[in-house]
Amino acid sequence: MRYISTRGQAPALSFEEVVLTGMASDGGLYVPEEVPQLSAEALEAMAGLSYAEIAFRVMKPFVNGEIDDETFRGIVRDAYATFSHDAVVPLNQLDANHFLLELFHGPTLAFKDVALQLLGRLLDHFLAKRGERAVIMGATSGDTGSAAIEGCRHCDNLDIFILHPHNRVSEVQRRQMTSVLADNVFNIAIEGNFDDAQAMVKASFADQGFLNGTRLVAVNSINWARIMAQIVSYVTAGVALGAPHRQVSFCVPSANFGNVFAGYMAYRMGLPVKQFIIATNANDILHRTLAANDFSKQELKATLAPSMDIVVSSNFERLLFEAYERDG
Ligand SMILES: N[C@@H](CCOP(=O)(O)O)C(=O)O
Repeated sequence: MRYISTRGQAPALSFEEVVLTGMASDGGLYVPEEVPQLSAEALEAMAGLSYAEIAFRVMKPFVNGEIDDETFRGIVRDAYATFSHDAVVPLNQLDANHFLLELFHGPTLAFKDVALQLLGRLLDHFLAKRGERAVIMGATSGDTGSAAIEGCRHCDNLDIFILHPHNRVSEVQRRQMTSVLADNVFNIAIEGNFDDAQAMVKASFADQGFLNGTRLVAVNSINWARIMAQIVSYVTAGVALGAPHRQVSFCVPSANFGNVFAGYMAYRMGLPVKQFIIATNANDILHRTLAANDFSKQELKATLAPSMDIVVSSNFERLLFEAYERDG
């Protein structure tokens, strides 16, 4: 399995290379060359398995043998042992046909822990193997930053720099990020909003001269491994609710479009999904795009949910790539 850019001008990468990068050199985002398939039998066989075992089975084709099975199982097991609930992402039944997928049992209580507890460990594994050290960069309106720092603070082979908009993250998440006493963790409060922070991270990828050759890696959902790990939650929920024999609809709050895109990938892999409902707040670029083809930038509105406050949803490019039959 190779990974290709949504813009068609960057070299195809292996899984290891795609984890150890961020944006493609042509400004695009990496996606797998083919979408691995989960057969009805494979989904049936997942009933009753632990989250870690389902995660191993769902992600194995993406890893493509680049980590041996025993080591990868261990990495996955360690990542999800940090969650306070045995089911990792339990379903809470609200009504006859209405369930809440609880994604808040990780160390920072943000759903980002699902992917970032794994990504930190994958990065450390590959960097140790190469004998390299890397700079990890991320932009956050609060949740990604806290979860990325928690996922990377114990890693021996990386330094992590998180940019957050000054005075525009929740107080809890500001403290989660800035009170970590680890020599490899650096918080930078910028003047501006999340999109300004994200633009700075993307600009750093476009011009890496200032790094003197040190590798730069992204922890935002522009990194494919973030999407890959989030696919697992959808498959786990779908199987618990009767897949492959029953279709499920998912309603997902979405800002950068990474989480719901992971759901779409689960669907493309074979999970029977009836519908995705995307929830936004006043920063509604996704609603405007899907309802009226309007992907224009509008002034960011600060709301009570800063994690949802975004001007442009980066991962929408991955969906466009699929919608246009993968024509980069
Ligand atoms: N709310 C997020 C937005 C960035 O999302 P990501 O999924 O691309 O990391 C944040 O923490 O800023």
